[in-house]
Amino acid sequence: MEIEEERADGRCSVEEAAKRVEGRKGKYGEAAAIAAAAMYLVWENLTVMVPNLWNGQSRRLLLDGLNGYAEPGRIMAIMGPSGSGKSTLLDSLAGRLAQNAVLTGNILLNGKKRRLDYGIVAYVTQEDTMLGTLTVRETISYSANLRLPSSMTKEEVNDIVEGTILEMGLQDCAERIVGNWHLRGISGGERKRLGIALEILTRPSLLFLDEPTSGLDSAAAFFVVQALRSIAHDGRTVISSIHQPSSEVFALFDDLFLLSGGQAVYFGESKMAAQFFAEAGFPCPRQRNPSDHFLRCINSDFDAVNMALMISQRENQKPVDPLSKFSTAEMKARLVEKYRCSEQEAKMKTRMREISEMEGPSMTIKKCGNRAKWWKQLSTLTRRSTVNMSRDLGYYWIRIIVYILLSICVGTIFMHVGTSYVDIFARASCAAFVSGFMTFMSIGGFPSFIEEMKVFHKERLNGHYGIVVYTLSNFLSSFPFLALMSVASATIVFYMVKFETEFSRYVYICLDLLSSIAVVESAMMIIASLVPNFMMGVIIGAGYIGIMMMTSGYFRFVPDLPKVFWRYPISYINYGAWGLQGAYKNDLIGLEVDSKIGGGPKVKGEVILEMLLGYQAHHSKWWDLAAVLVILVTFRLLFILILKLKEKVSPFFQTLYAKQTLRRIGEPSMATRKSKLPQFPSKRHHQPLYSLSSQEGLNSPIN
Ligand SMILES: Nc1ncnc2c1ncn2[C@@H]1O[C@H](COP(=O)(O)OP(=O)(O)OP(=O)(O)O)[C@@H](O)[C@H]1O
Repeated sequence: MEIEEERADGRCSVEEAAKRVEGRKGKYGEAAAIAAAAMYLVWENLTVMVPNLWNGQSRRLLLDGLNGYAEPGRIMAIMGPSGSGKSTLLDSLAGRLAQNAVLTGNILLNGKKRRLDYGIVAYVTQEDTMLGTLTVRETISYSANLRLPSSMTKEEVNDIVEGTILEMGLQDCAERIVGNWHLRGISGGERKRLGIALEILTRPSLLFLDEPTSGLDSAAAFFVVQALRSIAHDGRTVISSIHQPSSEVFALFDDLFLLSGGQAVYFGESKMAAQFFAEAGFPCPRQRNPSDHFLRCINSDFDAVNMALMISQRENQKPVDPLSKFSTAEMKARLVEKYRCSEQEAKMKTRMREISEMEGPSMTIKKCGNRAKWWKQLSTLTRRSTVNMSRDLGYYWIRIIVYILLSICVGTIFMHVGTSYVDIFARASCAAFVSGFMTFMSIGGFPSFIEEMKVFHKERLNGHYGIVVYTLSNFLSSFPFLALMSVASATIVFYMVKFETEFSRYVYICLDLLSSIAVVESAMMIIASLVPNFMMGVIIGAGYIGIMMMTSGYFRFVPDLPKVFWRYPISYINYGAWGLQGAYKNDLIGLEVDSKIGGGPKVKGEVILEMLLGYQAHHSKWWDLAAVLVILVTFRLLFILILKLKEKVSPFFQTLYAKQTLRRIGEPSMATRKSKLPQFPSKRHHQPLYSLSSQEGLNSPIN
């Protein structure tokens, strides 16, 4: 607040204002820290288009040559009719544009090109993705522990959590669960406020919000925007798209970016917008909310409404709306033209140039995502995930119950299986069922896992924690549940079927089942990281497990598998083949079986293993178990690698795609960009974040 007051007289930089505040206070405290993390964002000639899928030669312009800037200490509203490109503008600025969109133009953060995802900015999206089983307070508290500096005491963290709950007006629902597809939780408005609370917890230097007030009543909307305004006035940069704000809410915004059909209609101080509209010939009627008036002038849907009204009205009825004598297209064209020659545009260009020329320590960029140590994040994430898994019935509990019931079925069907000649087949079938089909059920937890992955993606994009920490925490939190289901199943089967009753064999069955289930879980994680929705994941996962079962050695002995592909490499990278081999060895080695029906001389289990099941007993069952563990570790590493590659490589492919698209359909027409663009000084560090189409990477964050 002090910094903003200091800047109120003139437009000095946040750094200068902080120094003055510091000078008055005699210490370099919080004000200076805020100033050091100040974020100035400039976008120049920003154009986004999507090629037409069905006709490769045409394209659709979503944003058309936009210029603007955002600076610390101010809150900006991006307004426009539905579909005008508000979210696209925010996504472009935050580096989160969809894969099929092509971006050209420059985006500079503190005068430099910079990748804005993964922790540089905080972004509250329209979808609020959260773990439905946690309460509001738990959600905020876990998030605080994940991101606030490890040096903070528990009390300090609690104070921040409680302060944020109060700030977003969530105290009444703090103990209620968030809710998901099967648990009714807090209301949509409360979810929205919770989503904002999670991002403002750490007081990010650059905060984007996509329609934070949608679904809120007017008092809650005012409350939320007031909180955002005070965050901005503490020296942060806040940009928010907003739909139809009330006049009180609109008055809280310092700047306004008005969009229509992807074109800028107005950019400047929000309090000057009414004057701009009046000068363009569209004064705001006395009793009308200014923001409603602005949107009324540029929303082409009103043309259709007016037309319908004219048709339905009788001759003698005059339209009540004074603007109805103009078509929206006329009004928009006049406003766009007026803006291009306006004082506001001239001011904007001057300020853009000033910001681009600014230098000093305040222009260094600091990550806002997380400042907690990795081990604190690991323990917090593990605790959060464990709580979620234990409360979500569908994650593990239902599976554990089904595993137990199924084990009882297996136990009763193969009850007290003997060691006669025919029982060999029963023993083999029982082992194959346990290590094959029982692992198949791991697919059941896929929907819950997908929900958790969505939360991970959101938090990862905002830089809350790293991929390795997430993978480890998932393993640690799921381990007790996997162990419980494996031990319960193995115990029931082992003692009901009465395999050899040595304890070491029992331990082996437990470990074999546990490691096989853990491998399937890891495979499902990999599939979840590659496919966009859970239905596809379930289908691909079922296909994968089916192939693994087929080549595990029960339906066709491993030595009989066709050498090319199925034997090498599939059976070698198949956890089921190693698991089943280990299970057979565990059962048969040391066992003596009748050689024919009704008795006969005994045959050693090793002979049966070799002659009947096609396995050589030249390596121990523990090596088979080790092979399953190696596959498990490999899968977890592969999961990490895929996520890392997706983060690092996808911008490269997006650049390539953008280049090819532009080559095919050409650059967006310059005819629409009559305005003179500000000329940035040709300094080395004033490289664009996204370079112009004709040069290099489009929509490709550099660095
Ligand atoms: N990746 C994309 N591919 C194709 N079209 C897109 C893509 N992203 C956005 N659009 C289109 O661009 C237009 C602007 O979308 P955007 O979501 O930015 O609008 P908006 O102003 O935020 O709308 P609302 O207020 O309804 O959220 C829409 O017509 C949308 O269908």
